[in-house]
Amino acid sequence: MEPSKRRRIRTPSPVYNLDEEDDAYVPYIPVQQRRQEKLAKLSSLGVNSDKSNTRKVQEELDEREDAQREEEVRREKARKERTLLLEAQEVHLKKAAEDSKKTAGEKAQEIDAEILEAIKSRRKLASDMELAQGIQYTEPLKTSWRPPRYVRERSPEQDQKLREKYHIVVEGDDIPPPIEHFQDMKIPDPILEYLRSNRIVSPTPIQLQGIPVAFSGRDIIGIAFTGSGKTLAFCLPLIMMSLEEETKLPFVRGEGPVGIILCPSRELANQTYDNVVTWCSALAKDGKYPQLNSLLCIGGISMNEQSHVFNKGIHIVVATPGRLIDMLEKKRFTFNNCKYLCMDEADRMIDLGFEDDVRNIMSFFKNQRQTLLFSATMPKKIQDFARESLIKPVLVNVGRAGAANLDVLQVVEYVKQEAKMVYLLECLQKTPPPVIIFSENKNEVDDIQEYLLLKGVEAVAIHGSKSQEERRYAITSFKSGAKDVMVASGVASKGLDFNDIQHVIIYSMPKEIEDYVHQIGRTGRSGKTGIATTFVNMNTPEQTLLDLKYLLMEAGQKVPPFLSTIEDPRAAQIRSGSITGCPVCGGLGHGISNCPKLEDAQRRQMASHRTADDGGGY
Ligand SMILES: Nc1ncnc2c1ncn2[C@@H]1O[C@H](COP(=O)(O)OP(=O)(O)OP(=O)(O)O)[C@@H](O)[C@H]1O
Repeated sequence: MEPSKRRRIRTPSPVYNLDEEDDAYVPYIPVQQRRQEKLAKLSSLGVNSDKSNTRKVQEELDEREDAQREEEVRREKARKERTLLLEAQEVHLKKAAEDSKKTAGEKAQEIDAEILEAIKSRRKLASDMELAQGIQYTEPLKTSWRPPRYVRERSPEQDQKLREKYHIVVEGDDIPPPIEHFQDMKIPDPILEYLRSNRIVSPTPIQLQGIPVAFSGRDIIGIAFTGSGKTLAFCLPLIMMSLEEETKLPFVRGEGPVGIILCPSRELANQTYDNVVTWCSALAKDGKYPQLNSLLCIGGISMNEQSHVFNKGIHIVVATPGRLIDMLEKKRFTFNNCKYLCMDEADRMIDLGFEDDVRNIMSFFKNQRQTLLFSATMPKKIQDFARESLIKPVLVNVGRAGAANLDVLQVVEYVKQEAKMVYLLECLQKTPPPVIIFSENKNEVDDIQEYLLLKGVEAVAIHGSKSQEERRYAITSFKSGAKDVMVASGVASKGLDFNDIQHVIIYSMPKEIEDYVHQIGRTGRSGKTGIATTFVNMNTPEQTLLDLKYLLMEAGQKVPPFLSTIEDPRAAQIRSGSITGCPVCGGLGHGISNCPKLEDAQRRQMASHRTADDGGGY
C-alpha cells in the first residue's frame, strides 16, 4: 500500500486528548503484508514450512508482537500519566504555598466570593412579558423638572464637594446635582409651608440628593439610615408627577393610578398612606392646586370603604403586594398609565419572600416605569441584583448600607434567660415613655405584655397572629400616647415612625443583624437621640454576637467585655475596612458561608410559603 493511504494509529488512551499531537505514531501495515514478512523471517530462520506448523509459529510471533506493542503503549501511557501527575502536584503545591500566605480572613473572603457567584443566577427583576418579548428600556423616563439655573451652572466638582459635605456617596452616570434647599427643588408652596410647620425645614442628606434624582425621572437605589426621612424622598416625586398629569388633563373615574408605593407590611403601608394623604391635602388646601386621590390597598380592610376614591380616579396607590395583585387581577384598576414604582424597605421586597409577587406586579405595567428602591439596609447581593434590573440607576448612599443610626446609644447587656422578665421592669425605668420592647417570638410578646399588665404597666402588643383590628388598636393607642409601652415582634420594626420613642428594649436579639438595625432605629429619629438596650445571653448565637460587636465598633459605641473577648479570624480585615459586610445580610461578623439570612431564605424558598409576619398577604 502506498504510504499516503496509510492511516495513523493513535494510542488508545482515554486519558489523553485525542486531538493532541501523538508521539507514539506507528504506521499501519496491513495484516497480509505483515504475515508475508513474518513467513519470510521464518524461512530465513530455517523453520519447517509445514502449513500447520507455520501457522502455530506465526500465531506465537503475533502474540509476542502484540504483547510487545501493548507493553510499549502501557509504558507510554504511564510516562504521560506521571508527567500529568507531577504537573498537578506542582500546581497544587504552588496553590498551597500561595494559600499559606493568605490570612484566614482573605480565605474566607474568597469562599464568600465563590458562593456569591453561585447564588447570583437570579432572573432579572422585570415582568415576564418584558423578559419574554425581550423588551429592554435603555433610557430613563423624561420629566419636565429641571434644577434651578444656579444649580445647573455648578461644576461637577462643586456638586461632588457638596456630596462630601453631607457624606453622600453616589454611583451611576449623569447624576443630577444635590440641592440644599427645599425651595430650590420647585416643590409647590403649600407643601413647603406644611413641612415647615412640622419642623421639616431643610432636606436631610438622602433627600437633598435623592429628590433631585427622582424628580429627574431616574431610577434610584436610595440607602440611608433609619429615621433619615426616606419617606418624603420617595413620596414627593410621585405627588409631583401626579400633579403634572392631573394639571394636564384631570382624572375621571376609572383612570389612574400614576404610581404605586409598595410596602412589605400593612402597618408600614398604612403609615406611608397617611403621609401621602396629609401632603396631598396640604397641597390642595388653599384651592390653588387640585386634589390628588390616594388609595390604600392592604389586606384586612374592606376596599368598599374607599369607593369614593374609585369614583374619582386614582393618582397614588400605597399597597402591600398580596392585596395589590388581587385588585389588579380583579381589574378594580389597571396599570395602563402607571409609570412610577417605588418599593420601601426594598431589600425585603425583592428578596426571596416577595420576589415573585414583585415580578407579578411588574407584569401589569404596560409602559416604561421609573423604579425607586429605598431602604436602610441593602446588602450587596440585593444592590447588584437591583442594579441589573433598573435603567441607568443612580445609587445614593448615606453611610454604610446596614449601619446603625449614630443617634442611638446602644447598650448591650448580658442577662440570664430566667432573669430577663424581672430585669425588664428595672430597665423600663431608664427613660420616660414611650418605650418599645421587641421579641422575636410571638408567644414571648404575649407573655411580656401579660407580665407588664400585671405589674400595672400600660402595654399593648402587636405581632403577626393578631387580627387587623388588634394591630390597628395597638398602633393608634401607642402613637397617641394613650399607652406607654408597645411589645412587638419584627413586624413593627421596619419603617414605623412613632413619635419620640425614648427607649427601645430588645428582649431577644434577632438572628439577623439587619433586623436589629431596624429595631433600634425606632428611636433616634429625625435628628433626636435615643437609647437601645439589648439583652443577650448564652442562647444568642456567637455569630450574631460578632455581628453585634462590629456594629457597635463601627458606630463608636462601648463594646462590653463579654463581646470584646470573642475571637474572630477576620478582625484585622474588619479593622482595615477591607471587609464591608456579608453580601447577603450586611453583617460584619460573618461571611456568606455561615450567613443566617441565606439559610433562612433557602429554607423559606423550599417551604415556599410565607408566614403571617411577612405582612404582605391580605
Ligand atoms: N428634612 C427633615 N427634617 C426634619 N425631620 C424630617 C425631615 N424629613 C423627614 N423628617 C421626619 O423624620 C422622621 C423619620 O422619617 P421617615 O419615617 O421617612 O424615616 P425613614 O428614613 O423612612 O426611616 P426607616 O428606615 O426607619 O423607615 C419622620 O417623623 C419625618 O417627619
